[in-house]
Amino acid sequence: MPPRCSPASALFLPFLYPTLFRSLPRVPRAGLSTSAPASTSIVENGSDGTESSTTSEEIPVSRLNPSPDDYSISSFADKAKITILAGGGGHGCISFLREAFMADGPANGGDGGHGGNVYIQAVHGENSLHNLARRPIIRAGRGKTGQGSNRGGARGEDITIQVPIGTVVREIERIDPKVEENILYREARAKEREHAKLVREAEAAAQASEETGVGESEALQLNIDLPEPPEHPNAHNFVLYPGMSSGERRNLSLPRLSNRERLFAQPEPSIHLDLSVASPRPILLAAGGLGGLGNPHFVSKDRPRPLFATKGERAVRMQLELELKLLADVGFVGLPNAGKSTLLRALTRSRARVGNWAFTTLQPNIGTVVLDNHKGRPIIGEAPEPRKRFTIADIPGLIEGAHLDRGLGIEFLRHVERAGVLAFVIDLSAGDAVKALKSLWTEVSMYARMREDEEREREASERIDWQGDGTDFATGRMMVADLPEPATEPTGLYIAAKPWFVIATKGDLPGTEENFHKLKEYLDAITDGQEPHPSNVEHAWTEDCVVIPMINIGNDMK
Ligand SMILES: Nc1nc2c(ncn2[C@@H]2O[C@H](COP(=O)(O)OP(=O)(O)OP(=O)(O)O)[C@@H](O)[C@H]2O)c(=O)[nH]1
Ligand SMILES: [Mg+2]
Repeated sequence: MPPRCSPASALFLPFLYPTLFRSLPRVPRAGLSTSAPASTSIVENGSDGTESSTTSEEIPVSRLNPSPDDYSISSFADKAKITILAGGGGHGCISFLREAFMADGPANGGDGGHGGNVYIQAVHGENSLHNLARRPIIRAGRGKTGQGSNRGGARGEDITIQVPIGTVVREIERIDPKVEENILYREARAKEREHAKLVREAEAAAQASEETGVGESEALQLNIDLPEPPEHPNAHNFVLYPGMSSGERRNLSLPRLSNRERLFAQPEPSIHLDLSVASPRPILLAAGGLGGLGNPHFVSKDRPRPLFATKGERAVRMQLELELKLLADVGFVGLPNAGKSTLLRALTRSRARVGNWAFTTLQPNIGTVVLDNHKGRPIIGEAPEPRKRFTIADIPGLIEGAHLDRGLGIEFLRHVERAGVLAFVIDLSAGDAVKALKSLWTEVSMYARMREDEEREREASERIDWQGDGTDFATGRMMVADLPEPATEPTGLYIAAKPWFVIATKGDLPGTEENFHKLKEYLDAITDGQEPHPSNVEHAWTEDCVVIPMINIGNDMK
């Protein structure tokens, strides 16, 4: 019988199930060769003479030169589109006191509970949006219906969406039933006024004919032409007593509903939040609907037993776009296989994956450099207090043409877009370092320009409005509010103006010295103003462009 697993799939088993192989003895791995990673078959053939000849040149496995399965990986998503639904209000109750010897007890229906609100909060400890990306609809609890004996319905449960710090929240669409209702109410009121005018005219004509005895036929005609009275403008907001007789239904006069005070005002459209610091308290995104009123609210001298209550408000629905831009102090930018993750592992306790092939890193990694671990510090510190730690972001490698979606594209640059300093990691053994630096800067400035364009388009689309009341889209006209023409074309200066430096890796490999000197000369020329900024953006940062050489980080960093 043929084996169920081909040898090729056995080769990938350590990648797919690293935990199964962790207990096996570690096999020294060729640090700089492109040979296959340690596999089970090599472990079994350890006594083979051919193996021992290759291992003599191999760099021993260490924290900085880990075996391919020694890495930590977590689910990560930096974008999510979610729909949030606030809770609808519970209906008011129609109820009357029932007691012995009291035939017609007073109204005692409770109010409906208010719907739950939806909040958002940026918190420490969250570092991905993958949970939200998997749960596209988030709804708060609905308010409970009121009960008899004046018992109010319970309030709907609030919901708080916890997101990582650095999340940008944008509202894409909002459906607010209250706005729709207001439009319908205005229409119904206009019809009502029209009808009242016709009635007044008919009455006046009838009176005139009574007085003068002429024009009787006209009055009669007006009475005949009188249309059916329009429906009460708030009719759809009421719940009627189910046991109502047809007579009661005919004589029912519903009151006008006044505007009620809200405890939580609906946030103004459109929401745009940049949660770049931890939110001390949750921020309201959508307020729940108000609960309906019970029948005791409508008791009056003329209406001692109201056979109606009001419905709870329907809930607002919003579509939001969340984008996570990791906030690190230093952002590593480099071509694939330049040694970014190795450097991150060397400087921090990150367990980013390292491998001698392109695109080892598929999602951003963040590491923290601890400058002061609170040991041996005087109790009373000197002001201003020195920085205790800073963070570094390592992103997947960029290749030339990444802005055209080559390789993994340039989308990952959003995670270094807000870094205070950019560190360009350049492999000295992989050809002309100056050319590599220039092409990296080209990609970064293309990304910055794209972002500026996007931002401008978004701003313009927010200023588009509809003429008319929004009910008739056929006659409505799209209007664009006066948008000041952009002063200049997008420049990408917001990234190019950041301080930056270069880290030149693999300086231990032969033939890299000359490349390093050329790179250093080029950077000195930029600092002296003899060469333009590598991105060719005017007024970009060129104050002190330095290059830091790194020698053999993979084994023993110098
Ligand atoms: N000789 C030598 N090798 C190095 C040095 N730094 C890194 N390496 C090796 O270079 C290879 C690539 O390192 P990575 O850290 O995975 O590179 P990366 O830039 O993160 O690559 P991507 O994730 O694909 O973008 C690994 O085999 C490292 O051991 C160095 O200073 N000297
Ligand atoms: Mg990497």
